[in-house]
Amino acid sequence: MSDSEEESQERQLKIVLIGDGAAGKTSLASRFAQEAFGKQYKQTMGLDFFLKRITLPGNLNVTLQVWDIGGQTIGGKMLDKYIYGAQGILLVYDITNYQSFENLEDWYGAVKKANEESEVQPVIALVGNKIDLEHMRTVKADKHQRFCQENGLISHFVSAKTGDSVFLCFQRVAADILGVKLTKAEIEQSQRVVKADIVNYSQEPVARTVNPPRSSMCAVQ
Ligand SMILES: Nc1nc2c(ncn2[C@@H]2O[C@H](COP(=O)(O)OP(=O)(O)OP(=O)(O)O)[C@@H](O)[C@H]2O)c(=O)[nH]1
Repeated sequence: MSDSEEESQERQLKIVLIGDGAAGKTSLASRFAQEAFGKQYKQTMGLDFFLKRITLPGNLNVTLQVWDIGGQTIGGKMLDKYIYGAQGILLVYDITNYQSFENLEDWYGAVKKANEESEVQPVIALVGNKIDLEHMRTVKADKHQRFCQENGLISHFVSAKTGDSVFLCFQRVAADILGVKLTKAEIEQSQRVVKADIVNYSQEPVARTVNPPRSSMCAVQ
């Protein structure tokens, strides 16, 4: 392929992450762009940017410009401007926080308002984050699916902490925007195995019980 042909394959897409504060937008963006995760919560004031170059099937190089919008911008006058012109939107909520799911109506309303006059509508994904905390889930999966069906949204469940399905989510949105079809093999390749740390709980002497506990346990942290 010549240089000019290669350049013509390069695309840049604006992807916006919105949703309630602490839903995990910054964590998803930094997991995707930098393969990093921080346990410490640091509120995003206004917005932040991340860049990541990916290659889609057909050797299509795409740079994703990820706009991480602070949760407190809802109702503010800048939100419209941040959303405007986005080709992809990730509506993010925390599966352990029902309020963050309920408030998606407002976030989705802001998206519709910002695109009222646009000819081309963005690709929108509903993203349930923190699936590593499945045992604390308060938003049932069928509620999530219904919201997707009613509004024609792509559906994703991810964990910024473990990285589970994060790359796949961004890749799928980029592919949909560009009309690229991902094969089953490509989807499987993008799905990350959830990593579990081994925690050793056998430090204390064990009291005698009818069923003696095992000396170590495996926990997902
Ligand atoms: N267990 C778990 N914690 C997560 C996950 N994603 C984010 N967190 C934690 O949730 C808290 C909030 O994450 P942020 O990424 O800062 O949330 P945000 O949506 O960007 O918040 P704002 O900046 O206020 O809009 C942090 O303490 C993260 O470490 C996840 O997938 N699993």
